[in-house]
Amino acid sequence: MLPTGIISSGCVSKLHLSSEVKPVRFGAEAGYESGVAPPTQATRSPVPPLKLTVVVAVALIDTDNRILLAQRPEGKQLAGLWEFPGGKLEPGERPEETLIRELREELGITVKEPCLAPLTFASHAYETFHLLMPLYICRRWEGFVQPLEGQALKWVKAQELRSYPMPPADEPLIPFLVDLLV
Ligand SMILES: Nc1nc2c([nH]c(=O)n2[C@@H]2O[C@H](COP(=O)(O)OP(=O)(O)OP(=O)(O)O)[C@@H](O)[C@H]2O)c(=O)[nH]1
Repeated sequence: MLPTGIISSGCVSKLHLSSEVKPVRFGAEAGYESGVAPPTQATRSPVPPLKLTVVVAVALIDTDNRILLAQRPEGKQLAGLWEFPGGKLEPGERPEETLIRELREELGITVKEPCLAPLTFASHAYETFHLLMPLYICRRWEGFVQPLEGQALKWVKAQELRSYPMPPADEPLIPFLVDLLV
């Protein structure tokens, strides 16, 4: 659980951490930098690894402590399931930039980076890709939430999340929100 001070103060600048944090690299480069040897023929798995897809998601929380869920539209993979707003990390983007962009495109709201606090993440093997999905929380934004992509939206209490069918990757995230909000 996040310290209450962080939640109740709303938006916390993370800039004071920046001097200690090195840029994160994804992919092969990351291993070489940390001194980990690349896999050899002997250590490499015989099954080719699934492509890693990073999707950044957020639990938007309103003043009644309800969380926003969006329903995946017809015609998409996992259509009809309820998920957290967000989307795929594009090349060159930081996760926070992805979320800010997706929230503007999908919901028409403006979120400032210090208002995004990391909560937990999902790591789930789908059939064709491995999903790595950081989940942020956000209590403060500008504008009104609108379904700009025709998606159904619902504000849901944490203890009611299980009544909404969600993608399998999302189920392990629910207890973190219940701990935080109930
Ligand atoms: N935004 C979001 N995506 C999720 C969640 N859980 C989960 O498994 N995903 C999966 O993450 C993947 C990427 O999300 P996306 O929003 O960019 O996907 P999409 O199908 O619209 O992609 P597209 O832009 O290629 O059409 C999808 O396969 C989606 O099912 C979640 O809570 N939020």
